[in-house]
Amino acid sequence: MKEKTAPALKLVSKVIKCRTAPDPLRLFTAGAAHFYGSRFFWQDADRETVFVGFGCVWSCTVTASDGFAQMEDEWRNLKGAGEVYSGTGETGTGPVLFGGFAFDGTVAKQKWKTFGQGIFRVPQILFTFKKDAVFLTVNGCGGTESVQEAEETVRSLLNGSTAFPALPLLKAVKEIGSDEWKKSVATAVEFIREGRMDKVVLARKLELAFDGVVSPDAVLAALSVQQHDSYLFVLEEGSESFIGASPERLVKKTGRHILSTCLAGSIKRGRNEAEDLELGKALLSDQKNLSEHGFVVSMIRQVLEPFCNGLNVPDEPVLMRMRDIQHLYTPVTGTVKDKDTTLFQLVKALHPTPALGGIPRQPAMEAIRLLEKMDRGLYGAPIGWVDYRGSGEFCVGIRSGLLKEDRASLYAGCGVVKESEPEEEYKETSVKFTPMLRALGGK
Ligand SMILES: C=C(O[C@@H]1C=C(C(=O)O)C=C[C@H]1O)C(=O)O
Ligand SMILES: [Mg+2]
Repeated sequence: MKEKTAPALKLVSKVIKCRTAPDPLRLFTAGAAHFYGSRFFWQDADRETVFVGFGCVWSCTVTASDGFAQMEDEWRNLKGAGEVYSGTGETGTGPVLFGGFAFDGTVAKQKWKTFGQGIFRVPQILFTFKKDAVFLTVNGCGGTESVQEAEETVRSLLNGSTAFPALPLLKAVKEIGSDEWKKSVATAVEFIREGRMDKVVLARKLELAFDGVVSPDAVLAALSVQQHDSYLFVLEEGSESFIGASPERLVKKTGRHILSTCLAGSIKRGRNEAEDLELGKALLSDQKNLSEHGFVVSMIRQVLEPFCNGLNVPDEPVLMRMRDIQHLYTPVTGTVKDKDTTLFQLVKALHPTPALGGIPRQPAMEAIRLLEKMDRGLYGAPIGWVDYRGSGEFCVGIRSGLLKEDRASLYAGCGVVKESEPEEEYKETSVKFTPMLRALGGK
């Protein structure tokens, strides 16, 4: 962890409104020539903000036991030393911090060592796509000259090659310990019946092998076509990328206004409209799924209530229909009482919700460590951004995977409650693998 004294860095940031709007996906690919290994991509489910970020003028690897507080401090220090000398005031422009926390900051990292307990960076170049305008931010840590240099890079980048690298052939999909996983679900049900917890989310993993390097570009392009209404994210770090298409918001903050999402309870999509409606109707009245969902709603309400005035939590969930799956969904809105409440404070309080951890939180986390026998890394963790004024958004990094050269590891989990049946939970996780599997050529 860096010293808490003011950094010697002086962050300068220049923002301009672009005259033309490049295509975000092509831009991401064009950036590989200069910035392969340090790109990021973000698109929120409502497409209000799309980011393509390149390079890094400042980065932070989460190392403290309280990674949220560490990021809060480091970001405050950096902003304190910075100056935005040409801004438009638009949310998501100027210095923006992008990254993610590990799901469980107490687990030693092996497979996920590149991402550690989390990584965040301020890019050198950031394109921000809003509904009706595109902005370019150029950041520098060495005064105005560093900004001018970066502007040169942008010019060559906009003229660069934009051909998506082809997806290599998927050679093998290996399931990791599926029988053992089903036994773990049965054990978790016993734990719940013994009264140790009410709900715990157990995840499993697929290992994929390809006949060449899997670039995030090809996968992102596929996800963007296949998974509408999802958060799309790529966090590239050297030759590894964490990528996904998540339906789940953790929390969004715009000024004092906050939005959160309770998402839990699942059923597959139907093969035709009638079957689809039937399945959706069944989900809305299924006690097991309503209880999975209810635990998330009551926890999010309890966590956000002390922070907010006028927290609005609807009494009944509605359906959220994604391409491969339908979920129970309760949107939550509110206004923070204290203008100094930060997005990192909200993320810290919320993560993990019982949609990914369980309830009560501590025994559920212990059960996950005991039963899962894998490191979730950034899977299921808060992934997102915050701008220098404090607005930003974090999604929950599900329907996701880690790409590493010619391999990919995919993750999917499910909420285990007292009524859970291992075989049904296994099938539910299989459905949740579908978005990433399809994008990787496996469906
Ligand atoms: C854990 C995942 O999804 C979560 C679990 C759900 C469930 O069990 O019904 C539904 C949505 C998510 O909150 C995942 O996709 O990996
Ligand atoms: Mg479920």
